[in-house]
Amino acid sequence: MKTCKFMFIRPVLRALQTLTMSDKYNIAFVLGGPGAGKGTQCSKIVEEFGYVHLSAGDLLREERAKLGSEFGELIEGHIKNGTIVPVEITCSLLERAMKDSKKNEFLIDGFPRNQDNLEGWNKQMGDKVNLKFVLFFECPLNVCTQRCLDRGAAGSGRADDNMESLKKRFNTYMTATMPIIEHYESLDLVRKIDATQSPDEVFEEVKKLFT
Ligand SMILES: Nc1ncnc2c1ncn2[C@@H]1O[C@H](COP(=O)(O)OP(=O)(O)OP(=O)(O)O)[C@@H](O)[C@H]1O
Ligand SMILES: O=c1ccn([C@@H]2O[C@H](COP(=O)(O)O)[C@@H](O)[C@H]2O)c(=O)[nH]1
Repeated sequence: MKTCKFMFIRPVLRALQTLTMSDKYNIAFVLGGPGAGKGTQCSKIVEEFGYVHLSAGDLLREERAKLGSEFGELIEGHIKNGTIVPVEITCSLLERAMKDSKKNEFLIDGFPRNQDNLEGWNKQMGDKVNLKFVLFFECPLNVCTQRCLDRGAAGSGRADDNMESLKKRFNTYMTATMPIIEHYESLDLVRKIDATQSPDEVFEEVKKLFT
C-alpha cells in the first residue's frame, strides 16, 4: 500500500518542475562597449526571431523624460557621467516592461553593467528567468568611439555621444562591466561575436546562436 501512495509523488514533482520552468522568462543579456552595435543587432534579432528587445539605457532615458519622475535628475546625472544607475531603478523598469509585454522571450540590452546590477538582478529576478546566454559584442575602443561620435553627429540627440562622456563611459565599461562579462564567461554562458564587420556580416554570426 505504502509503495502505491508514493508512486505518484515523483511524476507530480516532475510535472510541477516543468510547469515552473515554462513559467520563467527566457532571456539573453546583450553586452559590449558603447557603440559596439548591440541595439542594431537586437533589432535584427527581433525581426527574424521574434524576441522582445529591452534596452536598459532606453528604459532609463524614457523614465528620465517623464514629467515629474522621481528619478529623472538622478538618471540624467548618471547618463552624462557614464556611471551606473542603482539597480533597484533599472531592474524595476526591466521587470515592469517584461510583465507589460505579456511575452516570454527577451533580449536585455546593456545590462547588467556592474556588480550592483548583477547582485540586484539575481535577487529580484533570478528565480523568474532562464538565462540562455550572454551575447557579447567585442569591438575595439577606437571603432566604438567613432561609431558613437558619428551617431551624435547624425543627430542622435544623446547627451552622452560626445568625447567627454565617452571617455567616462569607456572607463565604466572597462572597470565595471568587463568583470561581469568575465563572471558569465566563468559560467560558460558568454557567446562572443566580432562586432567590427558590417551589420549584416555581424548578424550572420549572431543568427547561428538563435537557429
Ligand atoms: N557593424 C556596424 N558597422 C558600422 N556601424 C555600425 C555597426 N553596428 C552599428 N553601427 C552604428 O553604430 C552606432 C551605434 O550602434 P548601436 O546603437 O547599435 O550600438 P550600441 O552598442 O547599442 O550603443 P550604446 O551602448 O551606446 O547604446 C549606430 O549609429 C549604428 O548605426
Ligand atoms: O543598465 C544600465 C544601462 C544604462 N545605464 C546608463 O545609461 C547610459 C546609456 O546606456 P546605453 O546602453 O549606452 O544606452 C549608460 O552610460 C549609463 O549611464 C545604466 O546606468 N544602467
